Amino acid sequence: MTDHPRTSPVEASSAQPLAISDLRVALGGRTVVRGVDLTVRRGEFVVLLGSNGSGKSTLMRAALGLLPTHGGEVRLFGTPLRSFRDHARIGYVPQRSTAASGVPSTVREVVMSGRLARRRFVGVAGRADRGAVAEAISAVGMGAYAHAPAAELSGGQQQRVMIARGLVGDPDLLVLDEPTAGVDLAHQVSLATLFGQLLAEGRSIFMIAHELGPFEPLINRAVVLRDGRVAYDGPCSDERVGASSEPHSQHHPHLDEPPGFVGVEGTGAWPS
Ligand SMILES: Nc1ncnc2c1ncn2[C@@H]1O[C@H](COP(=O)(O)OP(=O)(O)OP(=O)(O)O)[C@@H](O)[C@H]1O
Repeated sequence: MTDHPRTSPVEASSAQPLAISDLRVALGGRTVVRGVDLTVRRGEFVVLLGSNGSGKSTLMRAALGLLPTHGGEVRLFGTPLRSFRDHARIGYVPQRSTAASGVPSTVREVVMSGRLARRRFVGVAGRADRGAVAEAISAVGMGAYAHAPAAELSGGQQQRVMIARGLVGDPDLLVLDEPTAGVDLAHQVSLATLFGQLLAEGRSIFMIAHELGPFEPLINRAVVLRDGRVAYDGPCSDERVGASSEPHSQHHPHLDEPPGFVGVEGTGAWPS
C-alpha cells in the first residue's frame, strides 16, 4: 500500500465508510484479489457475491487490515487503513469457520467481547455496556439464551450471537461475512428489519452472501467477484446478480488458515 497523509477529523467524519482502490492481495504466493475497486457510501447496503474461492472473504479481511495487502489502497471513513484507529466505528462478523476457537463463553460474554473497543476502562463493564449487550442480544432474538453457554447453541443461533457481537459497539459500518449461513428464514426476516433500521439511521452495511433472500429490497448495490476481479457492480436487478447468488452448500474451511485467527479484537470468543 502507498502512504497517504492522515485525514483531518472533519474530513474523516464525512468521508465514505469504505473506499477500496486497485487492491491486490496474495495468499500463499498466489494472487487472490486482483485490482479491486469498491466503495461503500454512508447509508448504503452493498453485498459482495461470487462463487466459492472467488476471493470475497480475502477482500473483506484485507479491507479491515486483517490480512496484509500487496498493492492499492483502502480507506476507512477517509483514513488510510494503516493509520485507522477508530475501530469502534466498525462491527465485524467473521465467517463462522474462521471464528472457531473453543473458548467456553456464555452468549452474554461473547457479545460483551464486541464492546471492547467502546469501553473506557479495560475490565470494567459499565451500565451502558451492559445495556448495549442486552439490547443487541434481544435484537437478534436471543434474549432467552443470554446466560447459556454459546457452545451449546445451534449453528444458526451461534451465528445470531455473532451478529449481536458485531452490533453491540453501535458501529457506523457493519461488515459481515456470510452472516446468515444456517439462520432460518424467520430470523433472516427479523435481521432484515433490523438492518433496515440501521440503514435508515445512516449506517452502512457491507455483506458477503450467497443468497440475498429477505435482504434484497434493502440492497443498494451488488458487487460480483470472479477470480479476484470485480465482474459486476450495480443494482441487484441485473441478471448477472441472479446468476451469482446461489444457495451455499457445504462450507469448506481453508486448510492453511492461521490457527486462532478470530477477527478484529482477537477475542477468541467463538466456541467450536
Ligand atoms: N490462508 C490462505 N492461504 C492460501 N490460500 C488461501 C488462504 N485462504 C484462502 N485461500 C485461497 O484464496 C482463494 C480465495 O479464498 P476466499 O476465502 O477469499 O474465497 P471466498 O470467495 O470467500 O470463498 P467462499 O465463498 O467459499 O467463502 C481460494 O482459492 C482459497 O483457497
